[in-house]
Amino acid sequence: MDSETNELRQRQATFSKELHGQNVGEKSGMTALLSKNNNAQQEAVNKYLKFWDGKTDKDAEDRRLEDYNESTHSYYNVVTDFYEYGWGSSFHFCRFYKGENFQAAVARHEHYLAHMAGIKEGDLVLDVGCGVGGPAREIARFTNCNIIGLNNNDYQIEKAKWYAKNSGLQDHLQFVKGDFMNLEFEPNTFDKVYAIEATCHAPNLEKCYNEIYKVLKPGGVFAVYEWVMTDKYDESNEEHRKICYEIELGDGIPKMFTVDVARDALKNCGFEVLVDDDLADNVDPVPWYYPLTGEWKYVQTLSDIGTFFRTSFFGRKLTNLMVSTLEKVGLAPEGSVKVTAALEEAAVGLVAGGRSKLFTPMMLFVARKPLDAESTTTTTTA
Ligand SMILES: CC(C)=CCC[C@@H](C)[C@H]1CC[C@H]2C3=C(CC[C@]12C)[C@@]1(C)CC[C@H](O)C[C@@H]1CC3
Ligand SMILES: C[S@@+](CC[C@H](N)C(=O)[O-])C[C@H]1O[C@@H](n2cnc3c(N)ncnc32)[C@H](O)[C@@H]1O
Repeated sequence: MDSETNELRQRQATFSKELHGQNVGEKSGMTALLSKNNNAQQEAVNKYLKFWDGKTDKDAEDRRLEDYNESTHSYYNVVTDFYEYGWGSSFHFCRFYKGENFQAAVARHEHYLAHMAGIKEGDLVLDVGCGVGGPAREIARFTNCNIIGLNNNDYQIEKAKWYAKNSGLQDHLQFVKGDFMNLEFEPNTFDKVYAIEATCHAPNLEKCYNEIYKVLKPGGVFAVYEWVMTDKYDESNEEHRKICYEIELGDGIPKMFTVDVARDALKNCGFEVLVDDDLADNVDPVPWYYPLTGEWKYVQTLSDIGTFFRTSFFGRKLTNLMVSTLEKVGLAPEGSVKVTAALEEAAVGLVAGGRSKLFTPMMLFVARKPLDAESTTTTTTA
């Protein structure tokens, strides 16, 4: 590891301990938020929002792309507790069947990816951008495989380790710090690699996918639920660009890429693309974005009412009011309200993107590294 990366890692790890404290697994959601270090929280919020100045010109975009590691690390430092409070420990969307509750739908979405990747017992699997390990725990149980979760957020790694230990899955799961733009594993290490709504944070998809290609064994399979702008998206259309900017700002994404860019990136790396399917492009009676719409007609089971209340428009307003009151009286760390405002932009942009079909969070690609692939690959520059 070069000295610059080592210094960045040390700084992020030290900052994470200052912001989140010790024994991070024992608290989650609002109790975790209220125990943050006040000064560190303000620094994290400022680092996340540093280049989000409303500008969408190329220079502004380039600044965000250049700053991707620190801004994404900061984004997840400040949103992870909100994600766990309002969504759970799998940080992704999913399709819903009539009568299916939220957690079952989330798990099925993870099972489906494991199935499409052909993950089987004993496989060594890499989870790229593993969050707090929700999908890794589910897929390890579903397939009895062994998963290494890679993440550039220290707080989430500590939580993932805590959850794995408390789920009795520590023999199947490891979680390590790393940047998917520069994977430090040996070439040809993994039988399978998957990524669930994570590589969209990459400043250059082809370089990210090339890192994944490199660490896959020849014949190994990469499966991804990718966030992309669809073929309907027109960057020169102001309304389209506004929706895209809301998604970028609210979700800590330096630049949203189109489906063509993702598809070409896979092919340019040398992958054989086996599946290329937008799962959101189905006529589902319950749309993937329903939890963010506030439309109660979509709630499928009693157990969903709690989750849906928090994710709904009214529930988000109530959370914003609660957090702003707690911040005013000094119980919530300063900057928390800015986070809820950014998350509101995310919700608005994601629903608009889903309704208009300009955006999908579940562009499924399944790609295989050819059996006769060179043992190492050249890496493209970012
Ligand atoms: C950021 C990426 C690539 C994926 C994350 C997808 C989703 C899990 C999140 C996107 C927007 C998030 C929001 C919330 C939970 C997680 C998301 C749906 C909240 C509902 C959490 C509670 C807050 O009060 C409101 C948030 C709105 C956005
Ligand atoms: C929306 S979360 C999804 C997490 C997990 N896949 C899930 O479905 O629960 C995106 C994840 O990608 C991670 N991430 C973002 N940029 C990264 C990078 N450059 N290297 C490694 N992980 C990264 C974030 O820290 C976060 O854990």
